[in-house]
Amino acid sequence: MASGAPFRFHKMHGLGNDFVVIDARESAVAMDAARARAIADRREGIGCDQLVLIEPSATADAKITFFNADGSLAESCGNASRCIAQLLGGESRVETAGGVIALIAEGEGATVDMGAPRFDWDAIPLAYPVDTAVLPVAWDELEAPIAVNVGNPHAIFFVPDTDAVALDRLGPLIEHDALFPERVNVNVATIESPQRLRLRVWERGAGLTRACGTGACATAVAAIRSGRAHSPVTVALPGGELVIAWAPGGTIRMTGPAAHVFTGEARGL
Ligand SMILES: N[C@H](CCC[C@H](N)C(=O)O)C(=O)O
Repeated sequence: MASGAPFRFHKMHGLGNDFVVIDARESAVAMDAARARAIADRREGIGCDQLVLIEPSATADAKITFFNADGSLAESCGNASRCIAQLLGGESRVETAGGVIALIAEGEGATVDMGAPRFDWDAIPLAYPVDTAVLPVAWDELEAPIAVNVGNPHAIFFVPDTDAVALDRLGPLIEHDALFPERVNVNVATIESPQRLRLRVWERGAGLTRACGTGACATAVAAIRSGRAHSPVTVALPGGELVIAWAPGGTIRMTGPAAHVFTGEARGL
């Protein structure tokens, strides 16, 4: 297992989607896939769905790098972005691999402007040209997904009952399908009313999580764009609720809680 110099960290979560956040703006912290995996390990590490590194930026208030529990890099992470908003306080802009996002700390949570969604097949990305509004593919009862990129790639399936879907079995099959050259986050949603939907997510690089902020954004956008819902949409995830606002041609605004559980120091990881 990779190990490096001791580091301070914040243990945080957004609706149970949990993070180890390392603020490396004052002094650099070496991080790579192997070390992120070791830190994220729930038996031999600290344990988290994603590891989040805050570093100095020449163009924004900070640069944020997201590592999934498997060590893979993610371009965006909605729940962690709200936690970063709390750490930075007030209003801030941060640079991510998925673009610059705007953070507003509010009470026990935050509102994040996640930028504009993208729908072109090569922006998701997909392996070949296809209409992303209805992909001609199926995995058992999950069929005809919608693909949206909200900084990171998402496939969205609308089903009669999201709780009835064997997402632990189908999620990894879809995540690793050749149709998605950079893998994909798998969202299974049930529309409850024009402004409320229920969502479960199999996350790329992390598996089933209690909540997925970018999944909530991508699913709300897909629901609005397909006429299944209208903005703002309350997204009910296993860990709690987020409110997503979006109008075609605009950027996505996500509002929800962010919890700072404790601050610690790790040695030997
Ligand atoms: N697994 C995602 C990154 C974390 C997304 C999720 N934790 C969120 O709150 O958006 C990916 O590889 O694109």
